[in-house]
Amino acid sequence: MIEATLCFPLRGDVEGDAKEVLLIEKRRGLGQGWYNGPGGKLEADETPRECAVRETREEVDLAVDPDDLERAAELTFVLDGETHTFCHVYVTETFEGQPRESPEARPEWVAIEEVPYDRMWEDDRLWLPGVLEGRTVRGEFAFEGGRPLDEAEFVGHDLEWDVPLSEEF
Ligand SMILES: CNc1ncnc2c1ncn2[C@@H]1O[C@H](COP(=O)(O)OP(=O)(O)OP(=O)(O)O)[C@@H](O)[C@H]1O
Repeated sequence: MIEATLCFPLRGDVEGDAKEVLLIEKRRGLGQGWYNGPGGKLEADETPRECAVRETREEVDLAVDPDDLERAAELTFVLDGETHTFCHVYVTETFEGQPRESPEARPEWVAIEEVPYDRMWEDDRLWLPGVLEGRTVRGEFAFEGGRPLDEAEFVGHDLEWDVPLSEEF
């Protein structure tokens, strides 16, 4: 099983500014060509928070503080009945620097009403809108049809909203 993270930096929402989220257009690997948040797989001896900080730095050159990351979701992606990936999702309203393009990702600030769900993983439209409104969610998403996951068919899901997420991460 893969353990992975996603980190969604947020800005705006003051004095009438639209609230925006930093998305990336993924340029290679799983989900290539689709929008997502910065994130990726945990490396050895790394905590999920450390992973989210490292991936956000590597992919878009934004500095986020591990202590400022707010836990937003725990997502389990099941492929053909077996857990493929467990993903820790964080949001943060504090960060330093300007997002910069990298070989892995092209960053883009997007108003939360304009998130391009038609260009994202199919499950994102089910959980990301609530997360961007500040809710927490635990979700399980089932895919079928063999690897790679981004070519499998999305067949079902189960969501629990406003749950306390595990304190460990
Ligand atoms: C199935 N529905 C899904 N919905 C939303 N997000 C999903 C996802 N499935 C995987 N993800 C995320 O996608 C990233 C993969 O990225 P990542 O591990 O970097 O993959 P990639 O193949 O590029 O790996 P390397 O660059 O070789 O490490 C990682 O954040 C992971 O949480």
